[in-house]
Amino acid sequence: MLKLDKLSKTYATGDTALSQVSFEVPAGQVVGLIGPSGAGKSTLIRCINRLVEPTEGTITLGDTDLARLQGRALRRARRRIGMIFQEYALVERLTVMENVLSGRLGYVPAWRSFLRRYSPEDVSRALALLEQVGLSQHFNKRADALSGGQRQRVGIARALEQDPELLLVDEPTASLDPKTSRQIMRLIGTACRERNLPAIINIHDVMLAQQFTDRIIGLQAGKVVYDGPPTGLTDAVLTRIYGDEDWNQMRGEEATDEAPRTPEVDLAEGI
Ligand SMILES: Nc1ncnc2c1ncn2[C@@H]1O[C@H](COP(=O)(O)OP(=O)(O)OP(=O)(O)O)[C@@H](O)[C@H]1O
Repeated sequence: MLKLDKLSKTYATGDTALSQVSFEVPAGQVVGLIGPSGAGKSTLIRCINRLVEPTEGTITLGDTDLARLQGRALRRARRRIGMIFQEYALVERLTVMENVLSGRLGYVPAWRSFLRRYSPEDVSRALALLEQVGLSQHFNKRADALSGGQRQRVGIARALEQDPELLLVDEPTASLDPKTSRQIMRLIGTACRERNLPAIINIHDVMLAQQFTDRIIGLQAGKVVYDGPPTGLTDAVLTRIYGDEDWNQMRGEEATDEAPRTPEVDLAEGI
């Protein structure tokens, strides 16, 4: 279980990105984190994996307060957190299998990781994960030969290879077309439920969040303004999260946008 208690972050610039955020994510629950640009979603994810230093509050994973850890203890705690990224963060010139196995790097001694030697257990776990994400026959392909959806499947397998206690997922579908996005969200949800793994997914697509998560947390200007079931996202709640103008604009786009989204389109739309 993950528990945030009064988590706050004010950057050196004086921007308060998170203000007294508290919630718990029980084992196996998949949470969709939504909110407008600048609401603090990335800051929240980055505080949990400590890429950003929280200003105040606690972040408890199991019995450990992640917010207080330094040095080796922090590195050890990070092994317990699987990350899935929008741009996949694969090593392009390595094979699918090697990318998945790199999820074990935090566990193997330095000399073995340098030689990229993994135990037979690590290898059989990786093979099973590749089977689960539907990439067994591509295990020996280089990452740069894969499609976006296949890359994200490798990203998922790599995070699971770590055998994490928590999954943090940052915009997993932002570079994918709608059909692949649904497949990826379904895969993440199934993997979490099977392993009783809690997950937080930072996702800008409200419809996908509604369809594939167990619970929605809505952030607005660094504060939790909605925490409840996906079915509770009424127009009034969405207006509270996004503001009137943005929500109506987003709804219009959802109704008409049949074309696959590309990063360029997202960029142009400022999403
Ligand atoms: N490194 C930083 N230094 C100063 N301010 C920052 C930094 N990173 C984020 N902020 C500010 O913190 C607030 C929250 O930003 P954050 O990136 O967490 O929002 P977000 O909800 O993830 O937005 P988006 O959906 O656009 O990625 C914003 O006001 C932003 O300008």
